[in-house]
Formats: sequence, structure tokens, C-alpha cells
Amino acid sequence: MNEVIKGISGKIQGTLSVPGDKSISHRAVLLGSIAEGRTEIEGFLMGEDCLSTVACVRKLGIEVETLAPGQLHVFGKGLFGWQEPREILDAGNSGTTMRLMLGLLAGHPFHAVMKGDASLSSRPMARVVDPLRAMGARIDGRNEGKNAPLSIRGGNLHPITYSSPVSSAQVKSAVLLAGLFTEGETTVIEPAKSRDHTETMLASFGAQVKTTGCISTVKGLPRLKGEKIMVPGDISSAAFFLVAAAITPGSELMLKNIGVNPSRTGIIDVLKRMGAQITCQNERIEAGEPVADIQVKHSHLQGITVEGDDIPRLIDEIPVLAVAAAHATGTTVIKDAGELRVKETDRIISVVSQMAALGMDIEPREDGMVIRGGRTLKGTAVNSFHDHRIAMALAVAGISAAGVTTIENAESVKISFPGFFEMLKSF
Ligand SMILES: O=C(O)C1=C[C@@H](OP(=O)(O)O)[C@@H](O)[C@H](O)C1
Ligand SMILES: C=C(OP(=O)(O)O)C(=O)O
Repeated sequence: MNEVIKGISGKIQGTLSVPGDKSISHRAVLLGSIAEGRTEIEGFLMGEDCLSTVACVRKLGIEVETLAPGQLHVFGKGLFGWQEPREILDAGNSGTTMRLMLGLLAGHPFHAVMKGDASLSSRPMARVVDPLRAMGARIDGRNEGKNAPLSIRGGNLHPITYSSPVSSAQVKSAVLLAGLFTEGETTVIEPAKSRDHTETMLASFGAQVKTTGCISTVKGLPRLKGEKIMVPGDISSAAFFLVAAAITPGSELMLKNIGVNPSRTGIIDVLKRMGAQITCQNERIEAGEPVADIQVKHSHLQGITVEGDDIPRLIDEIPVLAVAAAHATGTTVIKDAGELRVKETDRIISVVSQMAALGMDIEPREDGMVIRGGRTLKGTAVNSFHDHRIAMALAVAGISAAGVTTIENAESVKISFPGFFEMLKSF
């Protein structure tokens, strides 16, 4: 499906709520499915990725009731309560579904097969398969288990201390979740801290979790109790509107009820360092997660260098950060972001090629990109390559471009942000 975006002449003003956090939604269903009793979820993201997680959990014998859009009840049967699935578990486009489910399946003494779509089938799985095999899971798959489809027979695990070569919450979560099914302590050490929603939610379900800097430890065989979970708005979705308002003259926007966990707020910090006027108001804690209303006003931005420990804190926001950089004075350099190459698309190639088509002065680097700001963008036909974040970043570039931008394969926004185009076009 194509989406047509016109350059916007007005301002981006008013109050917005964005859909629920994708990372927290996945984890709420997964932890609910291995807890005892009912887990009640409000604000669940009804995006295709999270619905893939729900479909997988149902195939494992867990009842998930949808009372209304965003309101789900999960009837967990406790640790070891999943049943051997009769069908293949389909993670669709979702890396989080496949990698976190593999961690949980590693704990179960039965056979299961996981598959995904064309994009997910080419993404690296050895990063979770290797440590799960080291814990005792038997896993086989395409390319010796480096890619999906993967088959797994879990059970009889032993705890490990795993030093992950990459900062990845999916790797960390897979190992910690497997660690729930064996006596003793399982530890993951990562080079820079990744999002910590798994640790926070595990603690709220009753597990013993310790986190010190980049080291997280879980104690095995906890009794997890069903919980009430309020999912906050997704900062990764809010980011498209933060940038849209920051670059559109006269704009002043309030984004309500957004998750502002410090392991996710790199985009706020970096936009502020570029000169954006952003303030977090009404800060509070809900189910262990920090939540706030975020106000953003149009401002003149300056190019900066983004690197190191900030990268895992804004990895999914880099496509739209490139749009902010194109509207900044001077050069923005994004480094240490080689992980972009293994997302739904190679996001260095997809961002650079499609933003350049809109007239951006942008060059790829092995581990990032360089953007020289100040060029006027001009609408044309561009392609999201079925990558939701690329489709939305191109739309934000499109509203700042002269003329008409046509985004091909734009339906991919349903992965993480159903209703995105309607919201953007409401301004
Ligand atoms: O754990 C999660 O919910 C996620 C972790 C990140 O991936 P990596 O773990 O591969 O860095 C992120 O890009 C993805 O959108 C969601
Ligand atoms: C990389 C992403 O998700 P996942 O890894 O779950 O497919 C994303 O949402 O940008």
C-alpha cells in the first residue's frame, strides 16, 4: 500500500496519546503466561508484533482474553505450565517475539518450532541460540541454528554467567528468562546497558532480580504471581512526533503518558543536546516504570555526534533522528550503531538511500551515518522496504519536504503504530 504525504504548512499543536509500549506489551503477555493466575493488562499495543506474541502464547495452551482493544487478560499456569504446541509458532516480523520466546521455550521439556517472515528469517539468531545451548537447550535450525526456522527442545537447564558481545535487551532477556527455569543464579553482562523492562517486570511478578550497571542476575525457580500492568505510551512511537514538532515552525505539542525509562530516553537527551525544547512533566512511576507527559516546542537544532552508551538508549529512533539532523545547522555523526544493520531492514542502507532520494545530504558509515543539515527536502517516491520505522521516519521527512512524498509499502506501520498516518495527517 502507498501512502501520500504532503508538505505541511501549519504547525503541530495540541495534545496526543500514542499507542502502548511495544517492549512492555510483549513482556506483559509472556510473563503473564508463566505466572500463576490472572494478569490484567491495560494499554496493550494492538500492533502486529505484539499480536504475534499473543498468538504464540495461545498455541502453548495459555488462554488470552481480549476484553477491548488494549485490554487483555492472560491466564497463566505458572512456571512449566506451557504445553507442547501442535503447530509451528510464528513470530511474524518480530525479533522480540522470537528471541524472548526461545528463552522461555529453553526452559520447557518439549519440542517446538519457531518461524518468522522473510525479514525475521534473515536476522541473526546465534546471539540467543549460543547462550541457550550453553544452558543445555537443544536447538537446531537453518544455517546450523544461525537463522529461523529454528526447532528447540528445552528442559534440564543449568545457570550460566553470560558476557554478551552485543548490547541487546532481546539477548539479555532470552538468557534471564531461561534462567527462571533452573535453580541458582543466571547472570548477563553486556557492554552497554540495554532496556531493562524484563528485569523490572520480573521483579514486579515476584522474581528476585539484581541489576548493577550492565550486569543483571535472576534467581531461578521463583513463584511468579499474576499482576496488573498499565502499559505506558511508547517513547519509540512518540519520537516521530517529537521530531515532527521540533522541526516544524510554530509547533508546540504535549505527548501524554509516555514511558520514560532511562534506558529508553536517549532520543530526548540527544534532541535536547541538539537544542530542542523538550520538558518532561507530571513524572510518576506506574508498575515500576517511569511515566511522564512530554512537551516539545519548535526550535533551531544544531548537529552533534551521537555514539557509545547512548546508542542502545535510542537504537530504534535513529531513522527519525536522521530527519532532525537534516533540519539542524551543521553536521550530525551517528557512530557505534552497527546493530542498525540487523533490524527489520539494514537501517543504515534503508535510511541513507531513501532520505537521500528526498534530497538529504547523508552518507553511510560502517557503523552509522553522517548527515549535513540545511538542505531543502523535496518530495518524491520512496520505499519503506516493509520496515515500520523507515515508513514513519520517511513520513516525518515528507511533511517537511516541498511537494508530495509517496511512501511505498507503508502498511508496515501496523507492526508498532496502528493509526500513525491518521494521527500525522490530523495536523
Ligand atoms: O527487547 C526489546 O523489546 C527490544 C530490543 C531492541 O532490540 P535488540 O535487543 O536487538 O537491541 C529493540 O531494537 C527492539 O525494537 C525491541
Ligand atoms: C527492531 C525492532 O523490533 P524487533 O527487533 O522486535 O523486530 C523495532 O521495533 O524497531
